[in-house]
Amino acid sequence: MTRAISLRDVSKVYSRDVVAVDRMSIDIAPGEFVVLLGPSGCGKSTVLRMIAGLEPITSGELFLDGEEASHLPPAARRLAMVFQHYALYPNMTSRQNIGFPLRIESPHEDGGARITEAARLLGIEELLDRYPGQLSGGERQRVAMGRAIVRRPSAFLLDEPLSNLDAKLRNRLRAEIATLTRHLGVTTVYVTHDQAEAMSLGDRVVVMRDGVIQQIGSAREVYRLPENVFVAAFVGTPRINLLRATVHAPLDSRMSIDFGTQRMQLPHPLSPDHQMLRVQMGREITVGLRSEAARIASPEEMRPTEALLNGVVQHVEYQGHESLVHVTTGARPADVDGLEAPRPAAGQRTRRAARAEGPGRLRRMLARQGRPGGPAPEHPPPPTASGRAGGALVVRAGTEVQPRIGERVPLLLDLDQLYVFDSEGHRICPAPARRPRIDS
Ligand SMILES: Nc1ncnc2c1ncn2[C@@H]1O[C@H](COP(=O)(O)OP(=O)(O)OP(=O)(O)O)[C@@H](O)[C@H]1O
Repeated sequence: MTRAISLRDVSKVYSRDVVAVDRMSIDIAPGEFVVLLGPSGCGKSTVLRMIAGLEPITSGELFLDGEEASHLPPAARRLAMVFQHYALYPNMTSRQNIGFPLRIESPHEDGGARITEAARLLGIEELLDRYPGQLSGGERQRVAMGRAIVRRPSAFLLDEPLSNLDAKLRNRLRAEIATLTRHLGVTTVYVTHDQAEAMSLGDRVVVMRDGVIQQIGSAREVYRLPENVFVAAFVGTPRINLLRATVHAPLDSRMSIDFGTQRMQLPHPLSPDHQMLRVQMGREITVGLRSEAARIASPEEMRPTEALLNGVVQHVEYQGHESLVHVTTGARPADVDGLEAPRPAAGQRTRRAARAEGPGRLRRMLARQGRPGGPAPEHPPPPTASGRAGGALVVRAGTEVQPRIGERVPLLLDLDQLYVFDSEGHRICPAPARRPRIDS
């Protein structure tokens, strides 16, 4: 039997007024796979532990299959939790480890058939007589999953189960977990701070920040229609380009978005979304543009839904099937509070290295490079910790485009894929009320 899990205004306050989860509400349908995604410390594990009954709820209610369950002890909830640190008993074989919960539940029953069934589902039948010390990390995590499956739980609660594994194994096990939980039809809540993992796994993704839900939606929805600048920045690789700008809307000429050093004219007649931007005149906005929404091409090739910016190639990341071209435009980058340290691009520096350098230095560097008032810089600055210099747009380019570092290039921006966020970070374009249809 699989179950529905509902949280109503659930909060968790730890000692010394640490609000780990702030009035969280969500309904998870039976058999659904939901991923809790957010930066370290945003409260994901706390939510999972409250569902499991390992952590008391400070206020609000938890329902399992519509029944208030906040008071139930963990065992009575029939939920199986799998942690990042798969705590297998070192002196027990895989068979004994998997069978352990059965021995606790019914000491006199022979759980052999159920152990074999769990091992078969996980493809670890040959490993049943080995000890944890004789298994690889991935195999140990499979045994840990076996221990969760064998109890035939009504839901799985998985807390970063793959984060100890190397990238290749993680990808493989990720696909296996998705297939397995679907096959078993069991409700699954999966915690991760890895946005790529979240996007590839869940029916729905719950993006959290500082204990508060930012958005709930399918992977496609949170990518295509982020409700705020935090979700836009947290979801997607490479990270969305975010630039500070203002709206320039004179009565006698065309509306444009002013990046300080360059203005981008909006096509006439204005789309309904762009008409809404007039209200923002005089206020700072944040423009968001994913790397696939801009292309390096001659202005003669410009389509009616495109607008032009000029830039200078500062860095090229060769990816084989495409390149990520970093183009400085002189625009100022927008900071987003609460994101983790910048995610390093492939082959670039680690979070630890970025932290060692300190946020102050990075910010000052970004501020210097984004100084308004001058043309696009002639001599491109070096890439920063986030893999891009201040204000540099990261643009995908096919193998036919081979830009040289220092080259001036025209950028054609697809206005249908342009996001605008107000000074509070809420998305105003595309307007929330006029959501484009999302094909599944
Ligand atoms: N037992 C505790 N006592 C006090 N504060 C706690 C306790 N457990 C967690 N916290 C705090 O609550 C907040 C949320 O922690 P939680 O572990 O739920 O976050 P998370 O999103 O799962 O982080 P991570 O991805 O790093 O595991 C953090 O600020 C954390 O320091």
